[in-house]
Amino acid sequence: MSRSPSLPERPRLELDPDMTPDERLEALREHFKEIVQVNEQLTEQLDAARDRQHDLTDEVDQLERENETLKTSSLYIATAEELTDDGVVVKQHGNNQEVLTEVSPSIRDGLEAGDRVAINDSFGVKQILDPETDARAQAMQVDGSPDVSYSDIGGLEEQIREVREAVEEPLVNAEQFREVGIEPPSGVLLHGPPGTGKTMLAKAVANETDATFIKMAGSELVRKFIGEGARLVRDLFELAAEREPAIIFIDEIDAIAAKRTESKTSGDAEVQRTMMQLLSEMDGFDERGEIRIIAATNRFDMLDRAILRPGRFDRLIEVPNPDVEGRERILEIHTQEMNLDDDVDLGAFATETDGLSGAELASLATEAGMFAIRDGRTTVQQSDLHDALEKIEADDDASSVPVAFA
Ligand SMILES: Nc1ncnc2c1ncn2[C@@H]1O[C@H](COP(=O)(O)OP(=O)(O)OP(=O)(O)O)[C@@H](O)[C@H]1O
Repeated sequence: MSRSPSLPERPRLELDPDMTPDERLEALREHFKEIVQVNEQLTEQLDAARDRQHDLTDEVDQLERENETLKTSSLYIATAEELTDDGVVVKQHGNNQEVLTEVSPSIRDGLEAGDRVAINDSFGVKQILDPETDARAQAMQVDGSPDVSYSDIGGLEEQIREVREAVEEPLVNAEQFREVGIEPPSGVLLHGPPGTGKTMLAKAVANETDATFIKMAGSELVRKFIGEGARLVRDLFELAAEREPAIIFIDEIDAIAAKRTESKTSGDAEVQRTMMQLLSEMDGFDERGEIRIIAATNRFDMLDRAILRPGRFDRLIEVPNPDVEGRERILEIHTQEMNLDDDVDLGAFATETDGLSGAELASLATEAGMFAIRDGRTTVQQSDLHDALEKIEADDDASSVPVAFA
């Protein structure tokens, strides 16, 4: 802020008693001139002060208006991509729009490329968001002791055996692997249709090995945390190191590790950076101690083969929809707390549920319970299971109707 100019010195009139009347008159004239001059200076200063007061009042009005807008309007989330002499390049989350925008000096001082910021309708940067903690908490789901065990998983005996061998053994018997002189698999990739128990498998290993379960969804990295994917992947491995033993579970890995497409949009480059970070974290994995990575995908066909190279996701485990025995076991698991009528034959019913996933069988059991309640009963009958199956198949058909006709 500019300092106010100092006041002019007050003119002094010095009259000598020995002065002649003419000399006195001259001195008085001089004094009068000085007073007029000082008066002019003071008037100028007063005008300047009034102008300044005007400016300040305008500034206060503007700040009040800004404050009001800040309080009332929603702000959008963006990432500051680059600071330039003219302002800052921000990329809005959700639509990936990049703009060069101005930023007030007070915000600019604390801003660094890569920060998440809040922007208004005209892309003005209004706030810097606390980066790490905020995004970390949103992007990762951390569970110190997941409550899924192998016995909660139906029909995946072979897959459980493979996961135990590839993930659990190296964690609990690291010494044995060293003595034999072999490297355990770095990462395990579970692939198969949705709702078949891939997440359950990963949680069960974490439970069995008393490891922290840390989940990150590839699709969210790409949709919600634009510009931050690579950093979050680094954070993910850092967090795992802080919390080891740990199981890192990357769901929907196809979102960050899909085959390269022809288009070269900035979104692709961003996804590419995220994947490169993941690969480099995995390549430096040997020294990381008690951390294992499990990834899952429903779109195995889309994966970039680079992530399947030795030392990366080099153990592939297919998790298919359950066969008839698997479906019976899953139905048993999900009805074990339910009050089933003696007429219920889960084995016979399982033969009618070909093609259903574990998740669909789990919701079928709940639906059957709902039919019993609607009918005023406290026991579930075979007919409730049939009604539930019809409902689930009808829901399925409805959701596969093309959008334009739905
Ligand atoms: N094999 C199974 N045994 C028992 N329950 C199962 C099984 N598979 C799925 N479920 C039920 O479905 C729910 C969802 O399963 P889960 O999240 O493990 O599937 P997923 O394969 O990871 O699915 P997505 O690919 O959609 O992420 C589970 O919480 C469980 O209730």
